[in-house]
Amino acid sequence: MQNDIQEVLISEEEIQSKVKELGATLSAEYANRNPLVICVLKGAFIFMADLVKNITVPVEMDFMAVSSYGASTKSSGVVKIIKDLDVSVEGREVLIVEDIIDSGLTLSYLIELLENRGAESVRVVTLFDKPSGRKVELEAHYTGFDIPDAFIVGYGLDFAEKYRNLPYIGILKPEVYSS
Ligand SMILES: O=P(O)(O)OC[C@H]1O[C@H](OP(=O)(O)OP(=O)(O)O)[C@H](O)[C@@H]1O
Ligand code: HPA
Ligand SMILES: [Mg+2]
Repeated sequence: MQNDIQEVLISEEEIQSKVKELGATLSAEYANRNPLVICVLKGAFIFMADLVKNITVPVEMDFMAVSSYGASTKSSGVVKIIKDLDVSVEGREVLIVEDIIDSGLTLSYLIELLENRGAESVRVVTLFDKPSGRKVELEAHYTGFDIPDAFIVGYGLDFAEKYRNLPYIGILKPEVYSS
């Protein structure tokens, strides 16, 4: 375990088994629908890669980068688009792949944006959900794990760009982000 990690909250094995389960569910839901699967960078990059390997029906993929946390554990409230999609979502069945829903601000912004651009349907799969953090009402269609009110890192999730490469989900020692 890395020195800055206080506790492993969700193990690599638990994550991998949940991702397989979500892949099976989505393969059944999206059979014959040719969805556009959108990865919300950076946080969702590892989940996206593992998830699509477990989706057995044809899908198209695109990537969008948005950011609102920076080097803080609290959302700035401003969702900034760093990289937009390459393809049009008009008339498409869109599946957004997120690592975590916390305040809900990122996703509520993205869902409205994609609906305004003419997507036929917009659904969300998130690996982690922190309901205690919500500032806007929002629920994913498919969720991996509910997590407690703590800032988590690993499996794509960062604090100040660090820890994304941990294969498990950990809780940081408070002194790491309060110093
Ligand atoms: O529900 P919210 O409070 O909006 O939080 C969730 C979002 O915050 C994180 O992204 P971040 O802005 O840290 O960018 P990153 O993915 O590049 O780390 C995370 O990856 C989600 O996209
Ligand atoms: O708990 C979190 N960890 C990392 N990034 C985040 N973005 C929103 N919530 C979190
Ligand atoms: Mg982040």
